[in-house]
Amino acid sequence: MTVSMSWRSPRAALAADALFGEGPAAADHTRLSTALRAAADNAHGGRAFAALPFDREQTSTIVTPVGPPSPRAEAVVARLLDGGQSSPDDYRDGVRMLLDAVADGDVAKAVLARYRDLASPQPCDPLAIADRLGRTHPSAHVFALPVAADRHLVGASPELLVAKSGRAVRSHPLAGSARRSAEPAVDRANAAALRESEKDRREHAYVVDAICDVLAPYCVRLDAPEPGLLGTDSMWHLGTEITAELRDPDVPVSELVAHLHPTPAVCGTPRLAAYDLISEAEPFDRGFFAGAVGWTDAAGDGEWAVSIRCGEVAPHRIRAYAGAGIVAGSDPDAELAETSGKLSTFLAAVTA
Ligand SMILES: C=C(O[C@H]1C=CC=C(C(=O)O)[C@@H]1O)C(=O)O
Repeated sequence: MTVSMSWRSPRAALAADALFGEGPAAADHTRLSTALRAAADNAHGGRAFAALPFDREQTSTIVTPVGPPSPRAEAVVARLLDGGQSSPDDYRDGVRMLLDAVADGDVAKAVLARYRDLASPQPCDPLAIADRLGRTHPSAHVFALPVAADRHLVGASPELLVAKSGRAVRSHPLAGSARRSAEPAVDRANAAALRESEKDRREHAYVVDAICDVLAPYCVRLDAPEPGLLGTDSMWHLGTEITAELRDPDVPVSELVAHLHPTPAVCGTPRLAAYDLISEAEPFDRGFFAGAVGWTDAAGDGEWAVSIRCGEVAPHRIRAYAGAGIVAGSDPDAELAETSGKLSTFLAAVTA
């Protein structure tokens, strides 16, 4: 069955008709890399795309472009469903539960997510939603990838999980957030406060440390400078531009992805304890949200983003997701407000 897909990022842009199918899970990185390389060999444009779910043990979706895109309909304006969201009270309770786990020493950080549902009377076109996201987020990784026969994962992720070209590797983890403001002085003050926030720097450092721990054994050089700021339409984030040089240029990018995912930007520290707590605290399955999306070519090079600022789009239903990192010092109301700011990136593109 052929479906449509699109990808637009700093290194690649493609809209295409594609074949898609189930692929190996991230936990099975050797089979995942083999499957992606085989798909890239046959792909129109030489790149195979994939979406990995949040759960490392769940199967991935491999998307193989086969030709130029078929003509498409326009996106329609969707509307929020009343009550179609994980409840804000449950979210605050979940934050309190995770704060107890932090206080007990079970985890240092865990990321709690929630969702909002939308309905559309007309069938939604995932690629048109991605086009809209691309217009307002020129430097994001903008994707519309099929994850089931009638469902696409669509989003504009600001977070580079890992990119590889020959020996050169880059990662740009984000964690630690503040809301943007339309008032320039307030916007600048929010950014400055974020840069100085001990709690946010700590929340950020868990992600950088986890990424460096995974990459270090592969590398002859690894640089992680002080965090800077990255601004999206609605949020400021702390971000670290990690660069590294591989010992062996033949290590496929998918192997790095498979070991990095899920980072503490979407899961927590330590990973397994955080994963178990998230399963208890979140009353829904994340599916492909907080997973990884990206592409690989036949040489094993590629570019992968963390699947955030996104939603799953079915013809008449959309579910948008967002999460926030919980560490000692997190406040339930502030974390809930942060997820609203993050949700607005995707919601603006489907409701405007
Ligand atoms: C989990 C999300 O964001 C991550 C990326 C940037 C900042 C984050 C934070 O400050 O909590 C999250 O770790 C999301 O957007 O759903």
